[in-house]
Amino acid sequence: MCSPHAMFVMSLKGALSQKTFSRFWCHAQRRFYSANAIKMSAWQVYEYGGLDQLSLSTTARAATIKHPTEMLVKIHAASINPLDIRMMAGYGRNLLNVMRKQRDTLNHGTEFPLTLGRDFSGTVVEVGRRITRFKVGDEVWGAIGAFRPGTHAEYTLTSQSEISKKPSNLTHVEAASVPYVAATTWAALKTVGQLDHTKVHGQRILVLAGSGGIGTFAIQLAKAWGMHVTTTCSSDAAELVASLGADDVIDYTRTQVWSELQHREKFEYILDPLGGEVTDKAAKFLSPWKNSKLITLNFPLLKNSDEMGVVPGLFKSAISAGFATLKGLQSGGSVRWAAFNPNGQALDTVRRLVEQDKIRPVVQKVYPFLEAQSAYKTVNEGHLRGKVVLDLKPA
Ligand SMILES: NC(=O)C1=CN([C@@H]2O[C@H](COP(=O)(O)OP(=O)(O)OC[C@H]3O[C@@H](n4cnc5c(N)ncnc54)[C@H](OP(=O)(O)O)[C@@H]3O)[C@@H](O)[C@H]2O)C=CC1
Repeated sequence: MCSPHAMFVMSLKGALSQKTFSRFWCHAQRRFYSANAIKMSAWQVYEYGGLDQLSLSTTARAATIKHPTEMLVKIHAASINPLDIRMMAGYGRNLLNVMRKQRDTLNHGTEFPLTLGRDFSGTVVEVGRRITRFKVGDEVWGAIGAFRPGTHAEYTLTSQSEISKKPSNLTHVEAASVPYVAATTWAALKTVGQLDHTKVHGQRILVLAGSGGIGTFAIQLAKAWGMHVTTTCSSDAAELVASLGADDVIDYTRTQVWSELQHREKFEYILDPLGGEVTDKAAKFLSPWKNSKLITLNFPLLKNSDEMGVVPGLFKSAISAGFATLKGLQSGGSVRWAAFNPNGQALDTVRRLVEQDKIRPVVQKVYPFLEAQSAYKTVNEGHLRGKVVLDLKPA
């Protein structure tokens, strides 16, 4: 027996063409969901540009659960990443809009108002029917896909595959500093670099730019796996990276990194957040004959698709990947690209490492949520020592 609601939908479907019905139905659902959505504050941009585009909306609507595998989280803290500043200027818009369209996360056909922010720590407030691993009230941390509305807001929609339980020994502010850099480093070393952490004890890794968000996390992860870590940073960060476990610190402001490296043994792994000519120079220090890998985070796909359109951008990126592979082969290793990818399972492992005190959050500065503009400015100025975090706790 059909419910009156289902009968109404079926008769409407019969009366209208498939296309007209789909349009009507999407519109009706959106109206229904936005009318029922929680009102919240969110930092948003209404057009691409510089930091002055960022404004606080107190009447934004939290995205509502449309799929049974989604859940709604109340955010207590969120970090700011260099990616947020780039996305504010339009980075990745072409490809991300294709993804947003596919997943129906555009607001009435546009990405604006765009909420930035990818990671968070918070409490689950609502769960979809098919959520099995989390319940309302759970304290969680996570980093969400770039197609979703961001986390510099009071609520975010997420899924099981993007989050894990928050480490019990961290505050929300500390926890929020980890998920994005953790998921990116994991994508680089484990997914793309195929590093088997049970077999790398004593192997050598070079972490370039050890003082930033990625570097401070990657040094600790590699040390937790028993690797020998060499890193580069400027003078004032040397003490910090050594305290995180780096065995060998090269001050790039005082010495010539590439001549210094001539005096070291070569590396099984190189993590390169810097890209460009650094990648070419660093690749020469890969250990030959040992299946060694340089993984660069300077992923060209989004930039190419911004400049050329999605299909030519994909094509150009594939050609560049071929050249990178050749350069890697010349050095006796392999050069690969990696990018951030949400990964709740990786966060589960990282949570255990944090709870065992093998990884600690490195937070440079915490800003109250209402001071997000100053926080973005700090990230934009660079020279970060770990992460900048927004605290959403009421003042
Ligand atoms: N593809 C992807 O999905 C992702 C890519 N990335 C890439 O990784 C980069 C780093 O990210 P993140 O760590 O979060 O950024 P941060 O801004 O947190 O850190 C960058 C760090 O690099 C240091 N640095 C700058 N130049 C050099 C140099 N020549 N040698 C050594 N250290 C240097 C800076 O300090 P100082 O200037 O004082 O030396 C700073 O501490 C991003 O800019 C982005 O390009 C990051 C995340 C995801």
